[in-house]
Amino acid sequence: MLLTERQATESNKGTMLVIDDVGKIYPNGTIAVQHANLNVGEGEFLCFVGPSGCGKSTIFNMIAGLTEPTSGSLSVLGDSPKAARKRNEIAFVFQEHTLLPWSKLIDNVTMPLTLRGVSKKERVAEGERVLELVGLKDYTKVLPRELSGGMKMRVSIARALISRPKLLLMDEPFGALDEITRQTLQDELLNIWEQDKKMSVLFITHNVFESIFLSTRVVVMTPRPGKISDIIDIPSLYPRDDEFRTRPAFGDYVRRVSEVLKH
Ligand SMILES: Nc1ncnc2c1ncn2[C@@H]1O[C@H](COP(=O)(O)OP(=O)(O)OP(=O)(O)O)[C@@H](O)[C@H]1O
Repeated sequence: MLLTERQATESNKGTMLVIDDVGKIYPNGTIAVQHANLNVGEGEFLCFVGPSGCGKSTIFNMIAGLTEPTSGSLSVLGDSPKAARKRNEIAFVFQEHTLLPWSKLIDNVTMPLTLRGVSKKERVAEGERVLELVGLKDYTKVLPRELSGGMKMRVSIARALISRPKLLLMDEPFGALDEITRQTLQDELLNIWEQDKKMSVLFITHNVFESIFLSTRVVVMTPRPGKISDIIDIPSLYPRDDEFRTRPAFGDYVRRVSEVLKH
């Protein structure tokens, strides 16, 4: 199999995440995840697809150290997920933007730094940096209610990036957006990811097209009990643009992922 330019230069990079035979049974007896195994390198972009209830969010919560596995183990950069989160190496973006409605954008995106007691000068500089990254540098003093859904999502991404995370977890971030806004944000997210050669992104989506457009690998999950049924390489070059969506190879990937999803 051909390596992409990006993947070829990644081969000397370290391991970001190891999921080793992980299972999760909730106290009510629900088997949410069973025998999950996955290694993620620095700088990878993985999309997770699978039907509702197959355990995608449960896996993310374990990676973020928000809930413990009931069997197996996980490590982030060689340490426990909890320790990595405490060092601000892991950041989360959800579908709901969770912005503070009464705070200006600069205050919203710098909130994680405020909570850590970072000086105002540094907060403002970092806030301006991340708002520029998501194309909102002229909106520092605006309130969230003045923004469209797509702009609110950009602010959420900016807030996640402010701590310069090494692992960015995104749980269906674009699920509520219209198709055009969604594609624009996909392009912008890839741009941001390509600027930081070491940040790994894990992204949950129900949209097979989105998973293929974005990722270096697609992780396909099956429900009851939640299992990783296949991991499919998407060895196409970055940067990816609209032309990629119309290539025959793109259609082939869609067919492969869809077939695995059906079984
Ligand atoms: N705290 C909990 N207690 C008990 N069962 C839970 C809990 N959280 C999730 N579950 C169950 O575990 C299974 C996996 O849920 P999870 O939210 O991880 O799936 P998902 O793939 O992220 O679903 P969706 O795509 O709908 O967000 C489901 O059957 C769900 O009902």
